Amino acid sequence: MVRIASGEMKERLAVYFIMGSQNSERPAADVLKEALDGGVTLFQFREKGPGALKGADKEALARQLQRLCRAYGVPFIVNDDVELALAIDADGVHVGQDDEDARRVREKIGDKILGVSAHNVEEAMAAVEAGADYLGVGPIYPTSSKEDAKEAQGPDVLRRLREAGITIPIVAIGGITAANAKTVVEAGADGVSVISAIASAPSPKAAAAALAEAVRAARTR
Ligand SMILES: C=C1C=NC(C(F)(F)F)=NC1=N
Repeated sequence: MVRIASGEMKERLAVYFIMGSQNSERPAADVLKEALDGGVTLFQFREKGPGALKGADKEALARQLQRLCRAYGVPFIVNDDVELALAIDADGVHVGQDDEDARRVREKIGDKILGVSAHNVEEAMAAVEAGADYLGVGPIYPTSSKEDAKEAQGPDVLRRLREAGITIPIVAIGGITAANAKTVVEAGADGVSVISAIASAPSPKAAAAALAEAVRAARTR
């Protein structure tokens, strides 16, 4: 296996759905299936917050969602839990600034996809140095999906990274919807990542399709 090419990574970041059991009243598998039918291009299993599953229950749900993604040819990324990612042979991991050091994670996961959260140029450059394949940058807008989210930074943080010469694939995160997706792509993101815009939508399938269309339209500028 080799590291994912930058071009393919950018394509995969177009509509990056993130969820765990705590993000919907509905079974996660039902929501994910709708999201996959709607055209999400990458999935992250993020099992966090009060009531989050642990141990065998968490692994069982991860495997169930991984099987769904495999059926649709969509890579399956695990948030934070590197051991779980290795145990189920996930396609990659995403780590935050407070999680395990990205360099050590890269050593553990080999050529799997490594995503790192970054909030500014300094963190972005360090993540590139550590071997990240993409950056998650945000929160761009106020978010309801993360209890301890930092201050919303607006799309300008994306412009600042690109003006600093950061060329690594970047996905924007934080309060993103089909209405503001175009703005963040024009500011320099290769794609958008969402939790509630899809997981809390009346139709996750329609929400995913609307996001895919918004990103596609923004890219053709
Ligand atoms: C805190 C996070 C920030 N960014 C991302 C991603 F969108 F995947 F890059 N995922 C997270 N869990």
